[in-house]
Amino acid sequence: MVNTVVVYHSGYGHTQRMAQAVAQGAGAQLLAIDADGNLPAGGWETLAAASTIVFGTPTYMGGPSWQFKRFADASSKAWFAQSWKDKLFAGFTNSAGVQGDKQVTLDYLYHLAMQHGGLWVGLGMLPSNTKAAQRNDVNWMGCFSGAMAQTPSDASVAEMLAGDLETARQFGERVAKTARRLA
Ligand SMILES: Cc1cc2nc3c(=O)[nH]c(=O)nc-3n(C[C@H](O)[C@H](O)[C@H](O)COP(=O)(O)O)c2cc1C
Repeated sequence: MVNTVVVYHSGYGHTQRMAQAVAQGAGAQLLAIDADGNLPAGGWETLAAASTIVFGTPTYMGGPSWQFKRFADASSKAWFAQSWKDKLFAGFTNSAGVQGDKQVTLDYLYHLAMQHGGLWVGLGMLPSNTKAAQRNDVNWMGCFSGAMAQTPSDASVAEMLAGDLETARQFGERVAKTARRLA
């Protein structure tokens, strides 16, 4: 059975909006890591039961937030038992800079999935990189390994760019489609 969970941290709500778009596309359950880096009650059991786990975190100081990293370190309990082995994984991040070192964060999420013996789903979209490209095109960021959003540092959650949110939604659809093919 396909059972997808988007587990994410968001300090100020922007990555949460992205998580919601991914979850909408995937038909997934959202699981928020709190400000102390903890999951809600039953969170670990929810992840254990999932066939697919999508990781989401803002990029802070060139990597995942410490709250996400605390969650990742706590997942070593599942790692010891290899209880997440062969699950499907994917990842997304959001930051203020157009580049902003977001790839470092996605690479970290990929390596976390690999440590757990998982299978990784990339973005699977061509980049919008011609002269005719518009900022609100899907995959304007030109990423391949996961979904990226760029939110100007003074933009509210409501001002997040529609193209990035649509990229996240379509990414969720791809993850769910891949999960169904594997199931
Ligand atoms: C502590 C901190 C570190 C940050 N580091 C980066 C960074 O390395 N690169 C970048 O482009 N933006 C950086 N930002 C900007 C955030 O990634 C951006 O504001 C993002 O939208 C925050 O997402 P959130 O609302 O889900 O927390 C940083 C913000 C904070 C608070």
